[in-house]
Amino acid sequence: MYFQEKAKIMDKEAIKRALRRIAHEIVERNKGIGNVVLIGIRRRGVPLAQRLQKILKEIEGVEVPVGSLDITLYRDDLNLRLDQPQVGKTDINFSIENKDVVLVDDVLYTGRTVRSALDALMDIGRPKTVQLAVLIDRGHRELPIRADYVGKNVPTSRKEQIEVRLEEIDGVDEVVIGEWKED
Ligand SMILES: O=P(O)(O)OC[C@H]1O[C@H](OP(=O)(O)OP(=O)(O)O)[C@H](O)[C@@H]1O
Ligand SMILES: O=c1cc[nH]c(=O)[nH]1
Repeated sequence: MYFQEKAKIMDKEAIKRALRRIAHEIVERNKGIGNVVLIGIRRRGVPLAQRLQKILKEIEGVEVPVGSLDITLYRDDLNLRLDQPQVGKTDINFSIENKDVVLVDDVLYTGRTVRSALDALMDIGRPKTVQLAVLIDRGHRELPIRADYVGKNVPTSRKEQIEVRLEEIDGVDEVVIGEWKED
């Protein structure tokens, strides 16, 4: 199997602009960020949450808490995954009680990851609200879940795959659309 890239749909500047807009929307929706905390989902949601924290600090002068959530074991399609479940690190060293929690992920697809993240969150505490920010919404939801903040809506077919690449993990900032092909 190999990944055949079809198009670059966001470059470094586009990602930056999208995050900047989302940060402004978070401020507006919550009438400030005094009660906001950010929680990145697993791998690529975490650097995205950290970038949002930095932009929010620039525009509001306040540093909101950032945590990370690893929900691999909560996925309801766990037994369908070929790879072994990975128990990653959940790192939330602040209270989410009565907070406006903004969950951050790179791609929203079926919605199953977010459902699992909500489960994991509810085990930790009772937030006032939970909002969802994603860089890419590619459609094909299988659950009644929607994002509050979207970097870019990308119509896709189920065969396609969106790859979000971030400097902190992949050494480059870009979003590409492609397809997995047989060798
Ligand atoms: O809405 P869903 O259908 O749950 O898909 C979205 C999730 O899928 C991706 O993770 P993936 O499971 O591919 O793991 P990875 O990011 O570690 O590759 C992505 O990072 C989202 O977390
Ligand atoms: O296209 C997709 C679907 C799920 N997760 C991704 O990262 N990309």
